[in-house]
Amino acid sequence: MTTIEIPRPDDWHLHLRDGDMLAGVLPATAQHFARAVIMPNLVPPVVTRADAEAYRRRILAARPAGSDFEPLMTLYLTEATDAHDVAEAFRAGVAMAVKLYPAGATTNSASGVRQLDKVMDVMETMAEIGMVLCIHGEVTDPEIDIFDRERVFIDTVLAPLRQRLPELKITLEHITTEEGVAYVRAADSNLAATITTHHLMINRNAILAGGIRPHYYCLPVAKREKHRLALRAAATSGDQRFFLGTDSAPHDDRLKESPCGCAGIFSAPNTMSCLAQVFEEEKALDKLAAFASLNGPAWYGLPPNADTITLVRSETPVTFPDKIETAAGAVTVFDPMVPVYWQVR
Ligand SMILES: NC(=O)N[C@@H](CC(=O)O)C(=O)O
Ligand SMILES: [Zn+2]
Ligand SMILES: [Zn+2]
Repeated sequence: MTTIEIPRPDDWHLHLRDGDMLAGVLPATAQHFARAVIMPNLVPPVVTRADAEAYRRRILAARPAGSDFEPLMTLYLTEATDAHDVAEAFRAGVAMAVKLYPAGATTNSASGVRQLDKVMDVMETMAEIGMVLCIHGEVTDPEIDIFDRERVFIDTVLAPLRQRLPELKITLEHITTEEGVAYVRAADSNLAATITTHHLMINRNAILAGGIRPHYYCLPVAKREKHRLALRAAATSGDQRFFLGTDSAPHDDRLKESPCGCAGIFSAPNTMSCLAQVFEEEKALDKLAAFASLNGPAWYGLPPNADTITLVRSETPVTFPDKIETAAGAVTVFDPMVPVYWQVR
C-alpha cells in the first residue's frame, strides 16, 4: 500500500451557491479542505462588504457539525462597485479578493464588467492596499470562437491591464490553454493562476466525441489535448505561480441535462483522489503538496495549514457516487473517465 501525506489542502476557487444547494455541497469540500476562496456569483451577486459578511455567515451556519472549514470571501466586481467599500471589506478581513467577470462570460455573470475603464478606480485602490483581483479570463465577443476566448482575453485585455496597472496582483482563474501557462510563466511578478482538476484530466473530446456529454461542459471550455498536457506540466512543476482552484461548480442535473445546459463541473467529492492520480501519472507526487497545499497560501500571504491529510493508493480502482442528492436537486459528480486508485484516508 502506497500512502502520501501532505499539508491539508485549500481550494482557491470554489462555488458553494446558497440555501439548500450550499447545505448539500459544502460537506464534500469541508471533508478534505481547510479553506476555500468562495466565488461571489450568486443571484443577486455578492457585491458589497455587507453582502460578503452575510454570505459568510450563511456558509458558516451550513458547515457540518465539528467542521472548522474557513470560507475566504470574494466580492463580485460591478461597474457600480464602491472602491471605499472594497477597501473596508479587505481591511476588516471580510473579503480577501475581488472577482472580475466580463459581463456574459459565464454562469451568473450578467452583472459583470462591460468596460474596464469603469472599474479602474477600484482596481487602483486594490493595487494600493495589496488586494488580489481574481479574473475569469475570457472575452465575450460573439465573433471570437469559444475555444479562442481565453487566448484573446490574455492578448487584448489582460496584457494591457497589467501594463497599465503593474502593481495589481492578479489571479488568472482556471486557465485552460498553453498560452495561459506561457503567459503566467513569462510574467515577472504579480501574476498567478489557478488550475482545475478536470482540466488536468479531460480534453474537449470528453464533451463532444461519441455523444454530447453536458456534465463535462464548463467554462472556460476544455480545449485540445496539447493544452491539457501544458496544464499538467505547469501543475506538476512545483512553480509557485500555479495552484489548485477546483472550480467545483454544482448545478441541479435538470439544468445541465437540458437543450441549453449550463456551464459547471462538480468535482468537490473526488478532487483530491483525481489529483493524486494525475500527479502519480506524471511521476510528480512529490509536487502535489506544492500545488494543493503550499503555493496558494504563499500567493495570498497566508500560512499553510498545520494539519495534514493522507492519501492512500489501492490495488483496485476506487469508486465514487455518480451523483449526490441535495434538497435543491441531484448533482452529478465529475467522472474522470480513467481509473483512479487514490483515496483520502
Ligand atoms: N466554471 C463554470 O463553468 N461555471 C461556474 C462559473 C465560472 O467559474 O466561470 C459556475 O458558477 O457554474
Ligand atoms: Zn469562471
Ligand atoms: Zn468558477
